[in-house]
Amino acid sequence: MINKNSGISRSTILGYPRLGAERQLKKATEAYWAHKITAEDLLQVARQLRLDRWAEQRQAGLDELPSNDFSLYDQMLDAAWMLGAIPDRHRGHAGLDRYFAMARGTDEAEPLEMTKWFDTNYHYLVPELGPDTEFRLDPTKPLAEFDEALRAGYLTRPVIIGPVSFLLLSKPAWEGGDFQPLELLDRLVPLYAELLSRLAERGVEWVQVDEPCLVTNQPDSVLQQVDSVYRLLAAVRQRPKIIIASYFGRLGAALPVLAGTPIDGLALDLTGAGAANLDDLERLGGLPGRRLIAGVIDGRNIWAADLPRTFESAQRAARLAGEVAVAASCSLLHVPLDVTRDSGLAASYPGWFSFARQKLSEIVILARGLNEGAAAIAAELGASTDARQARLNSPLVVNPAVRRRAAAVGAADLDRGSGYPERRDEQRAQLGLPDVPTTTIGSFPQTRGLRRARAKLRCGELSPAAYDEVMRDEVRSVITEQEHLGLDVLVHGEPERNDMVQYFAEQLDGYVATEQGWVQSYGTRYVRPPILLGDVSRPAPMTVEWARFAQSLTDRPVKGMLTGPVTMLAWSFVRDDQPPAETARQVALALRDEVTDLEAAGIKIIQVDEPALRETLPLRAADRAEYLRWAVESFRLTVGGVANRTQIHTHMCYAEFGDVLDAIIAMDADVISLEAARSKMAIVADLAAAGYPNEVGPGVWDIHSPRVPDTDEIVDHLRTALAAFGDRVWANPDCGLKTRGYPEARSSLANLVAAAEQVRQDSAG
Ligand SMILES: Nc1nc2c(c(=O)[nH]1)N[C@@H](CNc1ccc(C(=O)N[C@@H](CCC(=O)N[C@@H](CCC(=O)N[C@@H](CCC(=O)O)C(=O)O)C(=O)O)C(=O)O)cc1)CN2
Ligand code: MET
Ligand SMILES: [Zn+2]
Repeated sequence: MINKNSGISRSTILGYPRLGAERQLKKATEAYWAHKITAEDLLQVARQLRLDRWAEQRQAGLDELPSNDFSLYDQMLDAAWMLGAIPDRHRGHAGLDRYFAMARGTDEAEPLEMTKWFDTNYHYLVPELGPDTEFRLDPTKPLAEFDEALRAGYLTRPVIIGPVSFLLLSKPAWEGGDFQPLELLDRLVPLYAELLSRLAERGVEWVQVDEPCLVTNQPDSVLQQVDSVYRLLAAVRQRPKIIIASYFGRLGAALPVLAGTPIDGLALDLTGAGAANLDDLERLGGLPGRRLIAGVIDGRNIWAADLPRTFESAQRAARLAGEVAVAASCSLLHVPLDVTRDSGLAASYPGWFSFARQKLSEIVILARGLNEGAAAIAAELGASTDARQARLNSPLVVNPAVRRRAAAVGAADLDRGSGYPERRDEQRAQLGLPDVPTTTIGSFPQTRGLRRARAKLRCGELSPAAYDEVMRDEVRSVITEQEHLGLDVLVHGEPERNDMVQYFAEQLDGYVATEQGWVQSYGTRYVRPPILLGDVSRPAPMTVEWARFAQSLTDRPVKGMLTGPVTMLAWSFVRDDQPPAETARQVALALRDEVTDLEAAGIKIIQVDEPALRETLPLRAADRAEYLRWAVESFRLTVGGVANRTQIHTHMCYAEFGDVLDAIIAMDADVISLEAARSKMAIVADLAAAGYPNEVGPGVWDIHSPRVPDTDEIVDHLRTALAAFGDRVWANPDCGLKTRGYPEARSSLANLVAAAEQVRQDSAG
């Protein structure tokens, strides 16, 4: 081999969950917002959490610990703060209040926009930059966290988002014409140079500069900028050693560029598609004399590692660099903290899962193997193989009946038989709706009372019958509310659902849900992604009784409400032993039975939500067609069994739809509702230009904010939609109302109904 691995191998991670085993950070932050605790109380909880995290990592045997991977809300917000990218509208506040104003907005000032972090279910705050942005370095946070760790006895590696990714992930906030944040690179680099010096002064030995954008396709011009930036930063006289961290896939053309700069090391994702990074690096001749952080443990999923296989990758990595550190493929932010906190999981599935804490142990074992030889970890390697074999052969994993059914799916199953025009006539006849029908996206406010009732059910304080009665009362009140408001197509309000994915996972075979497996989705909002572990089937109907009950209360149509197969996968941990397309087909078949049962129960409209369709679009363009093929197929399979007269809706939110318009058309839902208000109805023109042939409900206000839209503004939005889509327009908000309170939900819906009436008169007059 070209390089002899001289150094000893180390163990490390790129980042760790920050929420705390008891969700301390959520509780303290929300208590601070509610003025129940002081800023100092909140900061004390945060300080303790950071100390606990370092202690935990060191106790697990990790050699090198990251710092500045903690955040009170979001790491991109922290970066904007550190660089002084504060919008004028937030400058009225100072300190923590300014920080949270940027995160959540105030009565006077909108927050920063929130968007998906790559293809994960984490959301970051988007820095706003213009040609007049004046960056100002405020390195307080990384320096203070480094000092804090040092005082506790840990020499840490601060984590900083890199300048190129910072700019690429920001959005232009300028009315004056064409402007791309990347144009500010020259202005930004001196601040990073200054930051490096300041870190070195404090005694930082290594800094981790994250450049995740480099795993997505970047034009040569950007790669050239990467080259010159890191040559400049490497030339800073007094600086720590620099690791450039990439994650979420293969660097491709960016790898030789980074390796060609005089930086001191690279972190590479060596799992999944990232495994190719190792071949690419080998072809380049490795990183002689430099450091490689080898991301061999999957940081995105929860399966216990196949240790013999990952050990092989680690050994290959070690041969390619001057020194290697074993790590996970990305920050452990995206997995829950500790599998042993769910007593059922560890007992029922021994050795199957590895959450963040368990991954630390895997990393440490592999590093020990590199240092002491395979024999030193032979027991662990053997146990890993045994546990994996036991899992793959478990009757919980393979269900022959499900496989037979999935294999028998044919083209006819994906096809409703008639095209949209015929379906539309039959639906109009059955439904008798007015023009511009009004509806909502499904959920009504998830009140404290509903969550409490569920908590009481869990601990036995409420019987299942009493719990059901609380939910039925809520459905009654949601139906009455909607009739009162004068909405045309009603919903039952989803009060019985803890989450739109978890609720279904809890009822499907082949899925396991967790009680404590929280993962941050944004700010203080967390999810518990369920685990797809075996072939999926539906032992019994899941939503039919709720839908039937709601429909029994009203003469107006009530929409049945399901979460679609793509979203069921996107917001879960997926199997590592079969392609996602296969799992999606199984989920689709289970949902197809639910759709059929809803139709048989007299439900005339069924909505199958696919909010995650765009987010799991592969980061690399070359992989997209195959993904979209199975995504569309699984949606069509879910709804393909219903009669023409049954109206199928779908719903999407949180994304730029431009890349997936053809797929949206191919899904062939009778009606689609989507996010539109935040992007000022731009989607309407895009859909019209793409020739979208079916009915559309562009969301006419942003439900993520408590702001109540007035009637005129909704009328304007509806007129825009009517101009493009004529009699194929629906009136609805842009997502469910679950995070809203009743007062603002009620007022907004009243204005929606008034606006729809007004535009109906336009066409009548
Ligand atoms: N899976 C998923 N991903 C998604 C979304 C989504 O809806 N689901 N929406 C997008 C944005 N993400 C979001 C993610 C989370 C929440 C959210 O509201 N999360 C809740 C938890 C929801 C939940 O699981 N609720 C459970 C448990 C609630 C709880 O914490 N109960 C208390 C007790 C109740 C009390 O006394 O208040 C406890 O366990 O301690 C329930 O209702 O049963 C939170 O963090 O607070 C909203 C949006 C994108 N990704
Ligand atoms: C994130 S999409 C949400 C759709 C769901 N039906 C709801 O209204 O909450
Ligand atoms: Zn939505």
